[in-house]
Amino acid sequence: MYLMSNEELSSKVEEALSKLESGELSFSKLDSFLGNPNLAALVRRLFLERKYNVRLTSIASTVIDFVGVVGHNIENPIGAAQIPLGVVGPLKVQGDYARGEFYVPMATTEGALVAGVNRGVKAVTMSGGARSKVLYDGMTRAPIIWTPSVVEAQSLASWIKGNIGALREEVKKVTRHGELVDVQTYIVGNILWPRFVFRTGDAMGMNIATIASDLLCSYIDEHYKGEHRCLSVSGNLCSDKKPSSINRLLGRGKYVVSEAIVKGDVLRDLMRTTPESVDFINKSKNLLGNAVAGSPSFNGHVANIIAAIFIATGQDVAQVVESSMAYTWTEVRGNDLYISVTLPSLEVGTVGGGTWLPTQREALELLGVAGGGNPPGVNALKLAEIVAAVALAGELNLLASQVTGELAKAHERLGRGRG
Ligand SMILES: CC(C)(COP(=O)([O-])OP(=O)([O-])OC[C@H]1O[C@@H](n2cnc3c(N)ncnc32)[C@H](O)[C@@H]1OP(=O)([O-])[O-])[C@@H](O)C(=O)NCCC(=O)NCCSC(=O)C[C@@](C)(O)CC(=O)[O-]
Ligand SMILES: NC(=O)C1=CN([C@@H]2O[C@H](COP(=O)(O)OP(=O)(O)OC[C@H]3O[C@@H](n4cnc5c(N)ncnc54)[C@H](OP(=O)(O)O)[C@@H]3O)[C@@H](O)[C@H]2O)C=CC1
Repeated sequence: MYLMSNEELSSKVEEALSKLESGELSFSKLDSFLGNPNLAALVRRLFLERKYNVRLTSIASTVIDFVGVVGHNIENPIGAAQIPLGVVGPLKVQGDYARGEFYVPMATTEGALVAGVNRGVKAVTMSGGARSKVLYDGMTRAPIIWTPSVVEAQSLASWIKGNIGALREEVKKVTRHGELVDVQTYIVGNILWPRFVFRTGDAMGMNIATIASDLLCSYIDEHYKGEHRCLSVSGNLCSDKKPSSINRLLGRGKYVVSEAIVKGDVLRDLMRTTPESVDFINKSKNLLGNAVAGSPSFNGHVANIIAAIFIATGQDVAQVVESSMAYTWTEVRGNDLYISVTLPSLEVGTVGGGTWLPTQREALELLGVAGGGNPPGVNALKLAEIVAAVALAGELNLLASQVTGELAKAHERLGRGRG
């Protein structure tokens, strides 16, 4: 490999800068112009620093090597955004895949959040731990197909269902871990959505599902003789990055439940409350309050836990929208409290996406789930069980802190901004 001298390097940088300034070169062409994505990031930064008279030294400071990241995770990079990373634990989880005690990384800027979840974690672990179970596993993509009439739409829907074996074989051409497991068909007037459901191993699976669905659209075009037109590989019945009833009812990603019996004396000694008070605030706030507000998500702050773990572990953060839809349920059981959190659409992976970036990979290693599992899929299932257990701890703690009126005080002490 030819290495440039310092003089050659600085003259190349100056040339790139002047071409950017004259408009001869755009940001997107810098990687190929300079032949090195790290140098391209530096030049973009220098250009912006000069243009706006700002210093971007914090943005510049990163452990990410953009060689390898450009083309997979980011375009036009100038550096990295850093978020403080905390940890909650030990959290005892008894799942089908996650078994033992875990310290769970959470990246957030909300002071008091980690403290609160940590107290919930302590209460759950002191009570014997949380049990988690994944009830369903399937990533979906639903193309939208035009046909001339409801008769044609129904005929195509039946053809797709009748040919699922051939469609399964087709998917194998583009992925080793992606597997077509089901197709749910929906018709409105003359329009058809086949909602393809895939198992995607340890990957969250959106690229796998999209690439496979694109191929399936081509297969349908080639083999189905009735009049039809595939309008888009995504027809929004998937449903990705939007709140939706379909994901809540049918599931998307992992449909996972975590539950615990929290001991009455733990609630009293650690959180200064009772099972009855927590149960009542849950039903009035999380069920009635959300119903009155018209919220489709019946919990207190599951999004806090999902967002923080997603950032820490390299998940697709926009999927917090559906991944944080959750039901928090409580019952008084004798002297204790039963609590469960159900997440019908938790989209997580341990390979692909941002999971291989250096800090995110370390966070996954901390949980013992980095990379592909043996057999494939078990790491992602284990991660889902852990995330659900943390969501449970967060819900328990938030309810307790609101019963005792501590929420505002805690945020005043730990979470006020510095202006
Ligand atoms: C802050 C606490 C926990 C204090 O509560 P406390 O009982 O005074 O805590 P403590 O000092 O007695 O410590 C008890 C345990 O809490 C944890 N803990 C305690 N402090 C820390 C800390 N600094 N760092 C790490 N962990 C901490 C830790 O587990 C500790 O055990 P130890 O480590 O000593 O064995 C409590 O007041 C609390 O939970 N407040 C609520 C905070 C919270 O959960 N906020 C979430 C944000 S809610 C939101 O954004 C959504 C919302 C609210 O708008 C949704 C809605 O509409 O409802
Ligand atoms: N395309 C879209 O419409 C959307 C894309 N995204 C983005 O998609 C990305 C995530 O897509 P996703 O499909 O999860 O990841 P990737 O696109 O990174 O695909 C995962 C890759 O890992 C390989 N692999 C190796 N070992 C395993 C294993 N054990 N389990 C599963 N796969 C394995 C797969 O090979 P093989 O396929 O041969 O099995 C595949 O090449 C994120 O960056 C996200 O932001 C998000 C929303 C929409």
